[in-house]
Amino acid sequence: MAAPISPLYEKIPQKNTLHRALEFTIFFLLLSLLAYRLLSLKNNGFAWLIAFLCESWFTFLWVLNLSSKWNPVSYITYPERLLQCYQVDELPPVDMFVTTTDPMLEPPIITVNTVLSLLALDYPANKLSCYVSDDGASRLTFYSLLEASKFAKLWVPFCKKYGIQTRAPFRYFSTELVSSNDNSMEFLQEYRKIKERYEELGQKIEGATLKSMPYELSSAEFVAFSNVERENHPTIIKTRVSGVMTNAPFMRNVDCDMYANNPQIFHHAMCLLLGSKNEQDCSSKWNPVSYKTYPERLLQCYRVDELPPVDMFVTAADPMLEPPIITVNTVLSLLAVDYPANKLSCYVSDDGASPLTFFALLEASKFAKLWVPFCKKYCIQPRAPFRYFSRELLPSHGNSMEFLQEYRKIKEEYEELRRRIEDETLKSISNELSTAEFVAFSNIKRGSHPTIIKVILENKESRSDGLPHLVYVSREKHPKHPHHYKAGAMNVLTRVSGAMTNAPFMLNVDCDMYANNPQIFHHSMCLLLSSKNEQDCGFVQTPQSFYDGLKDDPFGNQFGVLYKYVASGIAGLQGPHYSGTGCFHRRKVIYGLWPDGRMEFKGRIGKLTDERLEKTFGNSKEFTKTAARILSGLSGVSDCPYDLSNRVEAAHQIASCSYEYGANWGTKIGWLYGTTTEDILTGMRIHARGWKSTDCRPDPPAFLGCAPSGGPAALIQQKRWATGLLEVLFSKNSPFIITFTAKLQFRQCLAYMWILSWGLRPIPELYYLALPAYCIMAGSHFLPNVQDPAVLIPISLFVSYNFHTLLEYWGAGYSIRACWNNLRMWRITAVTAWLFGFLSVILKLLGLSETVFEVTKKDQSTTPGEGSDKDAGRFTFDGSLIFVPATTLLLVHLMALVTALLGLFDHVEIESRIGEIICSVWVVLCFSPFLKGLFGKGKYGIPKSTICKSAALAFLFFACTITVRK
Ligand SMILES: O=c1ccn([C@@H]2O[C@H](COP(=O)(O)OP(=O)(O)O[C@H]3O[C@H](CO)[C@@H](O)[C@H](O)[C@H]3O)[C@@H](O)[C@H]2O)c(=O)[nH]1
Ligand SMILES: [Mn+2]
Repeated sequence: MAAPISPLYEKIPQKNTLHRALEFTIFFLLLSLLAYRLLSLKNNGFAWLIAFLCESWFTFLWVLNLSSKWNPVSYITYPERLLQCYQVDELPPVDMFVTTTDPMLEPPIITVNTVLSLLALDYPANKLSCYVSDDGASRLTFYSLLEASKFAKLWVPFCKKYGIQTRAPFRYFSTELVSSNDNSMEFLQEYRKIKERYEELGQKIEGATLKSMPYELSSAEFVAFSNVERENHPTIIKTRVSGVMTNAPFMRNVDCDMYANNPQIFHHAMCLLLGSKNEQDCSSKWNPVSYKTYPERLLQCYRVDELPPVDMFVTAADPMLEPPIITVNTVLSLLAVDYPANKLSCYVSDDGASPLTFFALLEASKFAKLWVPFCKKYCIQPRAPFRYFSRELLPSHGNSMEFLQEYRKIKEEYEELRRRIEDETLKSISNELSTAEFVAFSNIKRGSHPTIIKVILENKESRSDGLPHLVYVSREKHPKHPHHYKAGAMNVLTRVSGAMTNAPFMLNVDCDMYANNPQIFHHSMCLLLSSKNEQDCGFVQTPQSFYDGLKDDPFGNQFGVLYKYVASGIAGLQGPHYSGTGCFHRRKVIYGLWPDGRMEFKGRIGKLTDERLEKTFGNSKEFTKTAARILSGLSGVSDCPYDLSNRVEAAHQIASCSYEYGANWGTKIGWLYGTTTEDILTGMRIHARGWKSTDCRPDPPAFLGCAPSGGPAALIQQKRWATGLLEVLFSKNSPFIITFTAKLQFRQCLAYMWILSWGLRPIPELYYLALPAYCIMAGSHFLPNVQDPAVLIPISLFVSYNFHTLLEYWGAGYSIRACWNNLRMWRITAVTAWLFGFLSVILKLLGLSETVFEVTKKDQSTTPGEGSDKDAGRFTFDGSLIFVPATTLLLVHLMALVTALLGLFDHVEIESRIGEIICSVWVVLCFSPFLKGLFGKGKYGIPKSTICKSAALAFLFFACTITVRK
């Protein structure tokens, strides 16, 4: 058998026929709606035009979205190559099934032709068996087959000898014989003879059909058929030709009227069945795919000491929004993964320069000495202590006395660690600050301080069962120098780790994303090491999943459906987007290398010289030396063992805030600047260099993070995303420009467009959501009248769209309720967070303000079910302006509904705007969290000031529409 592409993973295409059909339907409905609107634009008002514009935009988005999900496969088969791989007698046997029922409706001559075409196929005859099932139990059919089998003895050799194309005789003889030089005398003679015999066969069968009782019935062959009724008779099995029953591994079934038209069809089919691994490779780019990795095989291919080193990066920014205990848990889970400890180094970047974070890490490193051996000894899962200890200990036979003792001791130690960190958080100035370790932190300000680098753990003897290196890095900050938020932190980590350990692979996670699957390094190495071509795997991205997801996803923050459909669709194109966390990078890719081994300078690509090295990577000799090693395929800082602490000094220099001036950091290499979603931009530039990426979804999930719950935190996060995405869209790195100038594939470009356009969505969404209320109050309309048959278009669109969405959620294992919650949250997010994101980009483009990376607050709920469960899914509010547009929208709709119900200044009968009223009710339902918020108390209520502002805006809107009305 053909060898698989790679023994370590498989790429599995997926198929969703129903989804595709629905998506197509929705697309056509959208088009017809647009066409209808366009044709009747003249007779309708302003609202009609707005609706048309919004719907055009939605249609555009739909196409973008489809293009990433919809990946039809086309297979190319090479039958001629089949026989290069297999000898004729190695080809597998095939059983062919023909079904027929009623000799009156399905004349036997048709069945006979189908059977003859199958018998005559270009495939070794000893590998084929043809079974005809006759549900009519008709002697006529049997008689015809009997006669056909005699004819077949002439027909089959004739077909094979002359390479006849159409092997169903009735088709072959119905076309004129084209004169060609192959038509030798011999051929013509045979042709005429066989044509005659075929006509004879036809006459015989016809004769038998006309006679009600064929004379043969008396002969021995037909005894079984005497006195049978169609619906009541014993089994009849008659074997012709070979006389053995077969049990072939492949089966082919055809209806009695489907003759085999392509005699090579079996070879084509075998190409797919037998050779799928090698031949489909090129076309499977067009599939939505998932990767299956086999970590257990990794160690069959590599010795443990051959596994490549990995540098792990954790970024933390603010000890108030990101409680240090969360960072500590992430770090502990990384230190404890199943991977040789001497191959791992963990670098924590602290943008808060907080002694508290450092203190927490210091304490954690002591605890790690107990925790890591414990995890490895008992195969603990998950390896973030706060998650592990928050669950009940399940009784199992692994729970020996020894284990239970250790468990209790370690649980106590963890509690102690947590208490110490908490105490320290409460105290404003810690006693420890005076000790030598903390001198660096005394008298520093967050935004202005020198570099602090501390080696917390060092695996000096390089023991694979020890602990990985752990290094604390707080880069230099100065108000005069922009620090570029997370992207800046990542670049400093890249350089510091380059100077200290220089592993060829790097993992980056946010401070709240702990490693949930201890085998994740093995999984990702399966992909990184074994792809035939490095270019196919520039980075490995794991989905961003979250712990403690609430039932039915009330805040729509789990993104499960997005990952299941869109992300695996994109995985079948050029590969998943880089999503900022849970990603394994190749260091050389981050260093700006192209797949062909060259680098980019001033828009040109070429080889790297020493002088170029400095211009690209900055003027630290120590660092450029290590960078050169990476680019030439080596890793490590030198060939001989080294002392980590010795390299701290070099690291200090390259973590300074002026280091990047005059080098290419953030523009061509490393994490790119200029956007608050550095992840999308960085990943896109990697794809634009022609690298592909792969998607890795082991079970259990690789990393789990903390999703902000509904309310201010989630909206700030979404606002930042919308801002960042628009910044990319409007920059010189816009995917449209990149597709033309670089190697970004066209459909990958569409996939990027889809996500980048999130930030543009608030505008059409806001208009469309306001439209029903406007129509009701202004006495206008945006939907066809109920009597107009055209109303069916929007109705079927609504039904099919919602059904499609439901189907997707159902397919991803979510409930109907979760589906509704998500639909609702997308509406809410669009007119709150994304709207503000949009505005902040407008302000930036006008030069009025800069965009900032606002860190998301991480909830510290360590025990699920904390607080009353009733409130767990409730939306929370604060005094921020971000809530004003949604509240206004809600108030406007409430006003509209009241005017409609009271029939205030209304002379139109209600039927003519029933559509608008239904839409308005739908909008109110979507904004029900805000409706509850109007009456809620404390953080669950919308503040009075916000309500007042919104009410003022709503009245303004009302007044405007009334003017239009007059
Ligand atoms: O100046 C900064 C700001 C943030 N961070 C870190 O960046 C990470 C992500 O920040 P968070 O507030 O958690 O943002 P999220 O919205 O959860 O992050 C998502 O979106 C970001 C882009 O907007 C990506 O960078 C993240 O990887 C991705 O998880 C955290 O570890 C922060 O500590 C810094 O190191 N320095
Ligand atoms: Mn986060």
